[in-house]
Amino acid sequence: MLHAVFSSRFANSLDKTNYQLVSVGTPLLKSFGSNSHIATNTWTATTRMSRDEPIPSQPLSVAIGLIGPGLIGSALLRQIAKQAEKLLGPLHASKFAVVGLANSRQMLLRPEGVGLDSWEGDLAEKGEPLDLDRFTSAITSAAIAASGSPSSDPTAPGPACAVLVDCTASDAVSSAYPAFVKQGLHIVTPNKKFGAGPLAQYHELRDLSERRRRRFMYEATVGAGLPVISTLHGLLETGDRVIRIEGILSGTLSYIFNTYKPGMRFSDVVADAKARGYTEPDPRDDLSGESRNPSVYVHVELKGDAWRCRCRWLR
Ligand SMILES: NC(=O)C1=CN([C@@H]2O[C@H](COP(=O)(O)OP(=O)(O)OC[C@H]3O[C@@H](n4cnc5c(N)ncnc54)[C@H](OP(=O)(O)O)[C@@H]3O)[C@@H](O)[C@H]2O)C=CC1
Ligand SMILES: N[C@@H](CC=O)C(=O)O
Repeated sequence: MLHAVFSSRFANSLDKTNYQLVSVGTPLLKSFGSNSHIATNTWTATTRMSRDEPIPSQPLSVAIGLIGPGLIGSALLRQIAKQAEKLLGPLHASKFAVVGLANSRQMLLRPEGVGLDSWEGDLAEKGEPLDLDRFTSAITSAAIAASGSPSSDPTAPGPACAVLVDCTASDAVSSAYPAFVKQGLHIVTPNKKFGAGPLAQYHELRDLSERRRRRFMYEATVGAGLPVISTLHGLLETGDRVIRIEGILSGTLSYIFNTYKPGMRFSDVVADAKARGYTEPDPRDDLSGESRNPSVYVHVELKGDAWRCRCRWLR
């Protein structure tokens, strides 16, 4: 529940770019409770962004590189396969393709677009050893090449739009976000690791991405894909004062609280939550409650003021 002094949201976020950008929301909108299940919703953020952004003078060429085609990443790929065509119009894009895929060992680079119905076999059989620098350079090059842009600078305003989607839970990947932004990539991620790191690091990335006109989209790092951060941004941007936020912010804990009964083994309930796809890749991240646990933070910033709400951990 969000307690706030309410005033109507009269303005959307100010556009920090001078052309259309794309956000690929993480593919997860969960409903937690005794009948918990995962429902996927990839495109909410995308369509929201396309409404908010000015119409570009040239159609965009959107090239996506996805790292981490696990539970979340593969659901996102399924949704892209299903909906990419429909998005071309709303996004004012001539091309919308996943041009690179990588897991912890291998990468698959296809400037013309990865086969979204065959990526699993292709990555396993035709993948090359992972080289993150090559991977990210290939995404920006594919965006530029497909756009026919005269500029080879991926950060120059223009129709080339290179998006890095990080669907890992890896520090190694998230710590490279500043480098990715410098290479001209927008970043979209459900990975909580960067946002839960040092605040100064977050500020540096925010400033860098503003200077480079890139987006860092992290809505799905909080609230299991529910629009928590954008709602808070909207409230703060229009002068509201958030007094308190209440709720069980961890879906895993919510499931465990609803499921556990005397006589059950706690470890079985945790294993069940993992099997249902609710937990982090390492469920100890959900359970530990230590200060490094990313799930216990809500992180919002507005015009230089950063909020980090540390949630009270009930033991
Ligand atoms: N599960 C959920 O309900 C939700 C999860 N999230 C977040 O989504 C992210 C992914 O979670 P989930 O899909 O469940 O995790 P999975 O374990 O299913 O998938 C993780 C993927 O990341 C890859 N990976 C791991 N480390 C690296 C690395 N260093 N370099 C490249 N690839 C790597 C893995 O590759 P490999 O197979 O080779 O190990 C795998 O493809 C996490 O950050 C999580 O917090 C967000 C919202 C909900
Ligand atoms: N592990 C998280 C889900 C993903 O963010 C949770 O339990 O809330």
